[in-house]
Amino acid sequence: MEFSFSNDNQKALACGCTVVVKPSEFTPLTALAAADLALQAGIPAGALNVVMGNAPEIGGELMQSTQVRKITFTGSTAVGKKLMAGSANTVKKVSLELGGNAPCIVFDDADIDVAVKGSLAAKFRNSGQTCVCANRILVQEGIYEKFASAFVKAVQSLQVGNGLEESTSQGPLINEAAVEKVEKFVGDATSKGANIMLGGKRHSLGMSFYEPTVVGNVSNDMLLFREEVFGPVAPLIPFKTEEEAIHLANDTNAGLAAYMFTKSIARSWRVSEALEYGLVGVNEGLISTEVAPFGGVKQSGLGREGSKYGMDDYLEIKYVCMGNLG
Ligand SMILES: NC(=O)c1ccc[n+]([C@@H]2O[C@H](COP(=O)([O-])OP(=O)(O)OC[C@H]3O[C@@H](n4cnc5c(N)ncnc54)[C@H](O)[C@@H]3O)[C@@H](O)[C@H]2O)c1
Ligand SMILES: O=CCCC(=O)O
Repeated sequence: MEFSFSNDNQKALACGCTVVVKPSEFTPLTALAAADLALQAGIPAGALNVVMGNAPEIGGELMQSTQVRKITFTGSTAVGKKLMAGSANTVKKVSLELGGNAPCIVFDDADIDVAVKGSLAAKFRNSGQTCVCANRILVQEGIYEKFASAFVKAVQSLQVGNGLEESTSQGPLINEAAVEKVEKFVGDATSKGANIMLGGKRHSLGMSFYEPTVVGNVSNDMLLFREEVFGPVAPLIPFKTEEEAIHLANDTNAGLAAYMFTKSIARSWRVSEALEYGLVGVNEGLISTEVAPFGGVKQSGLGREGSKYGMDDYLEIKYVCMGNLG
């Protein structure tokens, strides 16, 4: 039996495990709808189970259970660490898909249009609320001004509104706490010398809408650099050399996704190798796909989802030595 906190249960079921899902208290209906579809599709009753309620209580109960052989969790690094510690007593396998702090490096040999389009996609998908969203856009000095003005123009064209309307590309943040976090990070940056190039406040639509925002001259002492903002705020950070970009990109405990824009194949390989990340996009802002191994290094997690490697986390190797049968 696998005790899953995430919705990525296909691999567990395919490997013959039964699954208990504990969805986020903020999005419970998605998991219930998926479970209903699973029943309709013929997954046997009892193979995929959904439990709602108090997260630490449910987590505590199932982490102590010796019937549960594996925990897989998608969420913050702070909660992931608790689950890893809690799983030690019964020596469970753990897969952790945790927080990121993705650098997006724009070198001065990049195609500007490709870099703007890719950075926009990497930053603003789901209004900045994915673990692989670009969190820090590092721009080489020679093209900083040109990139910044083209990027601001592109961000201005994003339509904020009701997600059920065709023209909308930016929805609200998950809740009020998320908006307060964004406000805190932007306030911290401006108090330390960064400049708002676009947005920088709650959206006139109210509720938990925040304006798509670009902040210039961000540096490594600011929260926008150090932590995951998880919202529609793009910090621009100037750099001089490739070495400096790699140093800045790796200056974090996170190591999930990284992006770079360059026309040089040699630089693509060199920098990809130097980046301490599980996923690297070169001239691409959308890199997640079920056919590639997805997961982080450092404190972004353990294990991989997707591809044939994703199955390994749900299997155990057994060695059987047979002799003297004849
Ligand atoms: N690496 C990935 O694949 C991936 C994918 C999506 C999101 N994330 C990360 O998730 C974070 C945002 O998601 P979030 O705000 O929902 O994260 P979160 O850690 O706050 O919550 C995630 C889940 O953990 C549960 N939880 C909280 N405390 C718990 C406890 N003590 N025991 C058991 N369960 C507990 C919550 O109920 C919720 O279902 C970001 O850091 C993002 O980068 C990572
Ligand atoms: O939040 C991370 C999920 C991965 C993705 O959708 O790209």
